[in-house]
Amino acid sequence: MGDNNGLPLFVTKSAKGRILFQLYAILICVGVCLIFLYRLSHIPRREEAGRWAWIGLFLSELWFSFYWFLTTFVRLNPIYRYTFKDRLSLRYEKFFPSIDIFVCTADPTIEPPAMVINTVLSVMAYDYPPEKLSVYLSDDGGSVLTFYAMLEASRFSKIWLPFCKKFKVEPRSPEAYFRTAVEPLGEPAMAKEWTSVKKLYEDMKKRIETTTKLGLISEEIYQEHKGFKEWTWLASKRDHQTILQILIDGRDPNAVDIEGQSLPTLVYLAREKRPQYHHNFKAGAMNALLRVSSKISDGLIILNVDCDMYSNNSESVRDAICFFMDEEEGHKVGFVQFPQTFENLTKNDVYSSSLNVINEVELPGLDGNGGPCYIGSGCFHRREILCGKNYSKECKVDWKRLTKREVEQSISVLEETCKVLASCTYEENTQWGKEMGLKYGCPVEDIITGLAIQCRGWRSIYFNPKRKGFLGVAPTTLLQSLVQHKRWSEGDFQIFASRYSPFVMGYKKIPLKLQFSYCYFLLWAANCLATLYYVVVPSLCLLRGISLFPEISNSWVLPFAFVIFVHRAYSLGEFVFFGGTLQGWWNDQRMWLYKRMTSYFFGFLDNILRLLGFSKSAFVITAKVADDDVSQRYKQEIMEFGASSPMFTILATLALLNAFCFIGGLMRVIADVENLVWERFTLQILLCGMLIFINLPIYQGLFLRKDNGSMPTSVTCQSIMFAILACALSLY
Ligand SMILES: O=c1ccn([C@@H]2O[C@H](COP(=O)(O)OP(=O)(O)O[C@H]3O[C@H](CO)[C@@H](O)[C@H](O)[C@H]3O)[C@@H](O)[C@H]2O)c(=O)[nH]1
Ligand SMILES: [Mn+2]
Repeated sequence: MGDNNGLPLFVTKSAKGRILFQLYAILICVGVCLIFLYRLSHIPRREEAGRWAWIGLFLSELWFSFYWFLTTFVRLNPIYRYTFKDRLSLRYEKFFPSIDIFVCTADPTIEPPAMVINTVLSVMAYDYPPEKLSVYLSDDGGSVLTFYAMLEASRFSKIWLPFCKKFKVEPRSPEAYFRTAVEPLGEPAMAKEWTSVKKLYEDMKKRIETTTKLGLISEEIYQEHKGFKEWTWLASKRDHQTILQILIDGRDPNAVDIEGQSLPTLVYLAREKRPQYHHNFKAGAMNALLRVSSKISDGLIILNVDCDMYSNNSESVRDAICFFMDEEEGHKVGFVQFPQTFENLTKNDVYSSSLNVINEVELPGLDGNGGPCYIGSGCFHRREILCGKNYSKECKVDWKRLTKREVEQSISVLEETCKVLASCTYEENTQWGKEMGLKYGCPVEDIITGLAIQCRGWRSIYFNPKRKGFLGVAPTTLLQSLVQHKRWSEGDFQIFASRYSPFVMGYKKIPLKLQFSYCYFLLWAANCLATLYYVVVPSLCLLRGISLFPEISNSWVLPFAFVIFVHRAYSLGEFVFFGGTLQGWWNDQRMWLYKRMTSYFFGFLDNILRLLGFSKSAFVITAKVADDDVSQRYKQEIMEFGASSPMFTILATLALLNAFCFIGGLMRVIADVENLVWERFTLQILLCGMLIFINLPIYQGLFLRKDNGSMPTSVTCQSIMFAILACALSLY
């Protein structure tokens, strides 16, 4: 059996230690039931103070328990995948499917062209037959600077690709590689080549950065490519014709690198934009790419990456097609999702951007429950499935028989004929954005599209290799991080509250356990109410002298203490087990709280406003660059405020409110120390104290710091006022 026929191309393994987890879950369940029992049997009577506060607290706890149930559900059966690329290569090397890679960018100022082309070069350099690889850049910024950078990249690729193969370069983003690689000293000839390529890269980068800084193209460069003419009439980034330029035509026998090997096709596309037409953000860009690419290379498999997510592993394409080409399971697979990982994380991850727990526990959990969601960047799809095909048993593909449709037209003809496919009017009265391509109208186009694909019967796969497939740029300020989570939680909740909800669209189409698992993400936003309640009301009640928890000497304290302690210990264990630090966990707890108090709250509010017809969802693009002093503080893990935003006002107000309540509450129990009043308030004091402890960076930002990243004065004044007002009202 020379080609191992019959052996699978991937295996699936279950997580270990599931019994322990189940034991933990049962214990928490018992604890929670006891807490409920206490709440129900101790409701203050009608004439007693704090009856409503008590009931509210009980409702919050009910919500937390329900949500905890979802998180537990997600964790019940995590699975892990492993591929066999050697078997794949033996069996199918000559029959590999063609792949189209879509890179999306939208704004040359916050997504610098030099970064974008690094991503483009990294995916051009995949360890895959170049004639089967096509790379498309969608530029929603319609920027001549990005186009210029692409032109530079197309030239540099002729040196970079052979260099990668020769030196087995990893990662294949030149910037990332040269940042860390050490010069090979072995052979002088090799060392010389290495240094010269590095120099060529740096020169190119300098040219791109100078041009970007300048903001325009010199006459000299302008003459170098016909594509620049497109910008002669360009009115603005929101109002222009389609620009389509095939920079490298993979079919052209002359399109070869310096070693004479063929190159992947490289295409630049800025779809048409007109003010009177909605462009539907990334989903619109992806759909335009889907149509245009179908005429140019028509790859069977599509990989999408964000412009900041370079390929960190040159074998990812091979990994992904192991799933699609597997004889037993492959025909069921609709998409293969890689985790989103980031290269710019700091040791203790102040903004909790690593997504480690999501990547290592929750997504494998979803995979075990029926398939991970589509989370955007780093996902491989089969083209026809992305375009709306339903699953049926007959979908088996014979990869060895597939013949590739040859495109005959010349570049100039293709460029002209494809333009209409990216025009504003093309989608009118079609199924694009509904049944075809990525869905419109939702800030998380990825989640909703992936769910629809699963509901059409396709399986999805989560693949998290040791050497990460993609590395991107995580937000570097608190506000960016909160805004990003607002978009996510808002979009997720929008899906939950629509007819695309897993319980409606997924009813009988995806397993019930997957419907519940989806809700874990889709209900992020809904956590805001219970959390805000828990942050505000027990503290105000402490100030006012209303006790909401059992006395410390009462045995009803035990279930509370048990649940809090075991639950947090588990969370800490999980966090540290997957590579986090203790301080990182503490930061994660803080971000957990802040997201719930602001991002989720605004995401929730915006959903209600949208349902009432007052607002439309938007897509705020995350910046991938920051000023020097901001980056400096990020590296030192100092929390960045610096801007005035309602989100900060909420955070600061609640931090101050807790500080005031803590002081007021302490004074109350000290005044009454001989009556043992403190016993009745111990848990509330502890809760309030914890909140103060976790909010320390906010007090620093408000009162102690003098740098540009401290809290703006306007936020400080407002929050002091609001906090005093709230305390006064509660005492009144
Ligand atoms: O009108 C737009 C807006 C955005 N983008 C691109 O979309 C990508 C994602 O935008 P980013 O601001 O980086 O958002 P993130 O929150 O980091 O993105 C995550 O979440 C998005 C959904 O909210 C998914 O689309 C992404 O794939 C996923 O990585 C970037 O490449 C953008 O250039 C466009 O092409 N057109
Ligand atoms: Mn991003």
